[in-house]
Amino acid sequence: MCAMRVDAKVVMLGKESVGKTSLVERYVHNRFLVGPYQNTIGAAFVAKAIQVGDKVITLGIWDTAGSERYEAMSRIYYRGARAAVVCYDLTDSSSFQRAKFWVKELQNCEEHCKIYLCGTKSDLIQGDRSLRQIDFHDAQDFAEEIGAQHFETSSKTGNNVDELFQKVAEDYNETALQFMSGEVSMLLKAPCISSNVFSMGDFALTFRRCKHGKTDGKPPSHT
Ligand SMILES: Nc1nc2c(ncn2[C@@H]2O[C@H](COP(=O)(O)OP(=O)(O)OP(=O)(O)O)[C@@H](O)[C@H]2O)c(=O)[nH]1
Repeated sequence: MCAMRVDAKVVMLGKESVGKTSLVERYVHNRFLVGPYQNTIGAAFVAKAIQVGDKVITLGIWDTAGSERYEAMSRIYYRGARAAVVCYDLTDSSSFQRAKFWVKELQNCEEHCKIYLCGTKSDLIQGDRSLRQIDFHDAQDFAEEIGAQHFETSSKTGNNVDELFQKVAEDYNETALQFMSGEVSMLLKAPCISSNVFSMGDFALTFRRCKHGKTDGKPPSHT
């Protein structure tokens, strides 16, 4: 069986339709899928190796369902995550409130998980500035308050997407180096340190969604 070692678990969180799957698609496959929007069911997993200096770091990315009906399930996926990309849609103020909800969750339950606040669909506001509902500085202030990095991205154009995940991998690498030098040895007690080794069988089991007309071969349980 083909096994893959994942260095850092990354979880995508945010309200439904903010563009989590599109971010992952852009990053992993460098594409933007058009067509009718289909919500994620459960979660999907994908791994990508990324060069950081002279090292290769493999990010294991969990793309969770944003629908509130899957909220309990999303909690399972952020457990042990080293990084969380908390997304909000720059054109939807309610999605920013939802992002704040996930930040609070992470702060309460996964204190060692680094947070990346991500405003999505920046191409839309580039075309029409009146569509912006979350001021850049408000989001930036919030990010600073919670000690998070802040990005505005577009999966449609690819703007800032690589930069976001590159930063995730670099930060992970830096923390790993600090481990080795003993600077953050107390983190060894954190549950997220456990080895993340996935087999191809796990891939098959964890792909439980139907998006953009693609399926894992199983019909979704509901729409
Ligand atoms: N213009 C534009 N549209 C986007 C962008 N990202 C996503 N979308 C659109 O927004 C809709 C939702 O995108 P998804 O990536 O499926 O959103 P999601 O957060 O994974 O949604 P859930 O699976 O329900 O949690 C789709 O119609 C996408 O085409 C973007 O950067 N620009």
